Amino acid sequence: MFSHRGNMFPILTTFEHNEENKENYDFSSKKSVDEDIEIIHDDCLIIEPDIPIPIFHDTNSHISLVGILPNDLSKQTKLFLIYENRIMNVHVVTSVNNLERHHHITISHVNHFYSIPKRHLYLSNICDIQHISIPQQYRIMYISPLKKQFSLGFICENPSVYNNLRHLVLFDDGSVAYTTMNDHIHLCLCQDFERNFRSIESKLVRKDFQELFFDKNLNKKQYQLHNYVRVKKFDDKYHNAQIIDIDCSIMKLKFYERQAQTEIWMHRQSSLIDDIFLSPIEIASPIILQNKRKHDEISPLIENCIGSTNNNNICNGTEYRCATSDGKRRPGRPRKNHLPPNETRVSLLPSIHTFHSNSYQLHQCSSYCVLGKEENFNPNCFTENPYILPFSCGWKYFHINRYAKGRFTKKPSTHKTTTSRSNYLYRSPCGRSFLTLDEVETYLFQTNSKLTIKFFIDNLSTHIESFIEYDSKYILNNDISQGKESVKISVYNDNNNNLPDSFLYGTETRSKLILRNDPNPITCCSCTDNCRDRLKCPCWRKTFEQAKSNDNEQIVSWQRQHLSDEQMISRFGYVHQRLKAPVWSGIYECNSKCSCHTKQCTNRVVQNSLYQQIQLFHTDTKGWALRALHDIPHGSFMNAYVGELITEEMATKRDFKYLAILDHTSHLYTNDNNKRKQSMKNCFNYNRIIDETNQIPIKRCVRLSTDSISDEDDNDDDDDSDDEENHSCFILDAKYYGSISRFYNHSCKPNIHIQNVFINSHDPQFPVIALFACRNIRAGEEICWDYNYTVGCMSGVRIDCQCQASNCRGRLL
Ligand SMILES: C[S@@+](CC[C@H](N)C(=O)[O-])C[C@H]1O[C@@H](n2cnc3c(N)ncnc32)[C@H](O)[C@@H]1O
Repeated sequence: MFSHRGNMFPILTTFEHNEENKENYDFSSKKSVDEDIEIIHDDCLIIEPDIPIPIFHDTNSHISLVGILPNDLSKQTKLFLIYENRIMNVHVVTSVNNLERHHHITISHVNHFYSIPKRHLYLSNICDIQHISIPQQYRIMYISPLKKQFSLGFICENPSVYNNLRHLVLFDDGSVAYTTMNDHIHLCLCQDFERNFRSIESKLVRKDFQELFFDKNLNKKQYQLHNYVRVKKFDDKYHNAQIIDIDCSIMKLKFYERQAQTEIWMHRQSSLIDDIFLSPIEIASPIILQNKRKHDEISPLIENCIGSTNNNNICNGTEYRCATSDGKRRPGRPRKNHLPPNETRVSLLPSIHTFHSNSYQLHQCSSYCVLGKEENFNPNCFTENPYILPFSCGWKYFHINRYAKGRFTKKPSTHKTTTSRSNYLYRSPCGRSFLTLDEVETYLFQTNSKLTIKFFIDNLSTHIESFIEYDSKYILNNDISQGKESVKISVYNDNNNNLPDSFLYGTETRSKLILRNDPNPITCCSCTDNCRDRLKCPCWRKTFEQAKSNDNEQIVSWQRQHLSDEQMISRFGYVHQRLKAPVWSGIYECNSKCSCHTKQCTNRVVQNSLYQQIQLFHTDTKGWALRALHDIPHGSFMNAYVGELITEEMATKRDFKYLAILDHTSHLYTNDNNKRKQSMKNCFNYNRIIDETNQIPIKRCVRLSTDSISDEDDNDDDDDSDDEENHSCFILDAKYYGSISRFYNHSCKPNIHIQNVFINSHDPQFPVIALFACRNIRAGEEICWDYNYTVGCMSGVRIDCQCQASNCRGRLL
């Protein structure tokens, strides 16, 4: 809007003339204080002092924008020289004409004469900031008369209604301030931003200013009061801070871990502020580390909690607690409460266990530790972000600063940690602290908790408090699943009032085709440890053995590193009920014949219902789509592709849109890894049905009959009743019957992947097609998989891909 080079925005100032000493200057004693070579520049905004003062009107603020910077300086004009962090009163030695052409000005100070670069010189007159607006990027000196301090900085915002008619100043130390009427602002004689910019010492601050001034696409970070952030506080190290005040574009941060608890105002879009964290971030207090050490020294699986009553060591930061849902909250929005330091948390067995928020008592952990807290937890109904559930059940979450103390100083903490020892810590309702999800899992087992490990996050990239806001007036249906899912899936349409075409909602695949016999024996187990000892569980072992015999790349590489079977199996496939990479040979879950716990078994993931909060929304270009309402961690299970089981022949007569092929055998028999991956993706590839030139082998191993099963909603055509004996593959059609999974769109850069899973049938022709997050998914992101259609395979059908991914292949079909 304004240019610091032009003359559209002049500044008013006046100059003192002192003719008395006019003859006293001795140029022979002139010294050059700064040997900077200044080149010709037109950076000074100069207006002849005698011309009428121009007045501009800012339409936003209605402030008069008036002022003059002189082009000439009279002899004896008083200036400020700022040098070596001191202000000196100086005088111009001789009158200066065409100031813009001068790079050095000769001044006198205590009867010495110096040639000073213009950028060190400031007008001694105060700008009338009540009536004028100083252009952005202008170099100024700011004096707070109250504090009797001066600082150098740049104007970052002009007065407007947005900022209550104030100037915002960015200081050379990276801090910021809005001016008040009492502040004194003095202008530099040189207004070349680049030149003044070089005086900023910290590289980080320089980079930050560049971005704030010139990067128009700055991310608008949504910080809120009391959020915790990490700040690169000018020494290239991170410091944790809490937002304690917000004022228009700036926020006040308190570096609470420091003894001095420094408070500083920073720009809300400063690149020095690294990221927003879980609220609250609490620095590992000595008590936590100390307890953890003792805990480890004794035994990692020790039954007793280690406690301490030394409350002096406790951080009294904001605590992250969630009350049970009141139904009014926006999806995924956590609540923050301040907990009085000694509030009693659990008092189930008052005589033995009395837990305080910040103190522990030695005790034997058992179901009593969690029972009272889990009273309201219903594992079949999720009304909010599932990663908040532990907090509703009395858990706490801390972020640990590994720089802080003792053993954690060895490894610098990183943002996206994948190591087992992470930068976070969960604390159980009874006060035990856990640094790894393995430990949490053990505790859940010990206490017979209703929670499962999938509700605990394992990386700091998942922001539990992220949520998307939407206007509820566009919700056309509160739950498209009509209560059949464990979550409510709302239907949002801000384009029109149309609802999706009707279909019968179901969460399990069904068919008129009946499996006569399944020649493949089903493995089952009788584990009593939630199948945590994987080598002992036949189901876990089957997944592992299948992968091994199919030369799974991961296993091959581990074998090269001489890992034992126990080591390999413990980190293969599901880890903490998440699957980070597909297992092409299939995953074998515990099933209805197993005697392990149906909800808490660690090898039951896909057979459990959808627990993520997602929403069906209408897009401009792709019809209906699904989006995440909260962050979803990498590896999390979404749901299975559900539909009506039909044969290939039947599928050729149906709408291809909702078809998915069950084709596990082909990729088992595909030797080449790339091909194997390809065929895995082909599960949704209609090309497999119509293009017989495809060489992927198909193994037929079951016979189907058309004996009908009861079907309350018979949408089938007549052809569906054919007895199919010579089919090669089976297909799921979700057009008339299916679950929410029918709405996942295609993306060339997907965020979910498919995985063949075997539960109650180990027949390779009938895998469950399960969908897992293949990376961290952000709240609000559309959830898509890669259909991997073969472009051009259907004559007369062309669909241009609208995924807008950077690597978009252009066409879907
Ligand atoms: C399984 S359905 C997905 C849900 C669908 N959008 C709806 O409204 O029912 C597959 C169809 O969605 C559309 N679709 C999915 N992904 C798309 C994309 N990336 N670009 C264009 N159309 C897409 C195509 O019409 C495709 O045949």
